[in-house]
Amino acid sequence: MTREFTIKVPASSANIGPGFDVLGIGLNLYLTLSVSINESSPSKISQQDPYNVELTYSGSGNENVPLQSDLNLITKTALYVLHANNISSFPIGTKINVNNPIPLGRGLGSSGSAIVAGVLLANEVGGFGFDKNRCLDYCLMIERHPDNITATMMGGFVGSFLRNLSNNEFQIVNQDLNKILPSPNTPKNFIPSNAPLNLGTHVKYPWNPLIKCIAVIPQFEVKTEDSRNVLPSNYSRNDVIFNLQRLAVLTSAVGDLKPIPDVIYNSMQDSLHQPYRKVLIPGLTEILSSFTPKTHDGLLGICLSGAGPTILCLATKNFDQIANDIIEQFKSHDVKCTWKLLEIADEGAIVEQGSKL
Ligand SMILES: Nc1ncnc2c1ncn2[C@@H]1O[C@H](COP(=O)(O)OP(=O)(O)OP(=O)(O)O)[C@@H](O)[C@H]1O
Ligand SMILES: N[C@@H](CCO)C(=O)O
Repeated sequence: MTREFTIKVPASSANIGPGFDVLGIGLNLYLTLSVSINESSPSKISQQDPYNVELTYSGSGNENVPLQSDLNLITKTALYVLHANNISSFPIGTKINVNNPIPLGRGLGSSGSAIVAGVLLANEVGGFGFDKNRCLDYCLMIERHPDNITATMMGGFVGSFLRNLSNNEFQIVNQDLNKILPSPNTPKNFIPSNAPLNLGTHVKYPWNPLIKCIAVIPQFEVKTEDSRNVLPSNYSRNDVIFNLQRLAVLTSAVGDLKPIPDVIYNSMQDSLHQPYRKVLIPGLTEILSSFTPKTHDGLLGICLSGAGPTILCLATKNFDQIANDIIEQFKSHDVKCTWKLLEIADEGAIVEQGSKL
């Protein structure tokens, strides 16, 4: 008998200006895993894989994404959850077809979506029955800021934080990822630390569905790690207050029945990450400051999406004009872009039993 299920996981945009490592929105661009398990007639490829998986992949970065289960982020994540719960491998004859339209390393949460998909995959094959909050604990063991993964898992517009950890929990959560995620050198009887309970807390804020998201996506990658390395380790009181004030207003302003462009635009300003990231993204400061509700009717706000380099605009109309003008501005810095009009994904990640049509 063949067991089949599908996992559908949205992309996300983190920060939304002032909410550095705090705010995220789920976006309707879906990483999809079509999984089938047939223990009685395993394919040759799954028999050769160290953990019984035949992995196929289409979509963004397909020439570089590894297909061996202890090298690929989705299956490595799933193996971590299986190993932490005393299951040493995927079932014999596991086939996973991944379709991924989320561009890699562009600030649309591709790694967060891969991690969420991996945890949900393990939850299904291991039959653990974890709820989404418990699944988030495992995600947080791998991606240690909660903004992308919470938005991806839960959907909607979310604010989140990690709870205070005891010393022991801190050591567990912050250990080297190589001690958690398997690699080709990992001994087969290895059992990594389990995730502490209730690591994250989140709320969903209201979002006016008239507000759409324009993602202008430069054709170059910025690795999140590199984009975090350019940030200072300390901030002035003024800069922190600047962001907190705007964050408080923004979380309510985008849910208003009649969004007020100036309020949203001004509350999407940031002084904690965007100013420092301009060294990695040609034209960033100029673009963020020259697109306003006055220059572009329908524009509500503009920010760097996640760690960049994608620019995220919130808007109610005039989408083509806004996107094309940003693309033109990037062009003057020799940066080519594509763009997508996206909507908020309210539902978050889902698992559907039965084969994908
Ligand atoms: N579907 C996937 N399958 C395998 N690996 C993936 C997948 N999606 C992302 N990755 C891995 O994650 C890396 C990108 O992660 P990174 O955190 O740098 O960017 P991002 O998640 O796209 O952006 P941000 O966190 O700013 O929104 C890729 O280079 C790849 O190694
Ligand atoms: N909050 C994170 C999101 C990217 O993963 C950052 O801006 O670095």
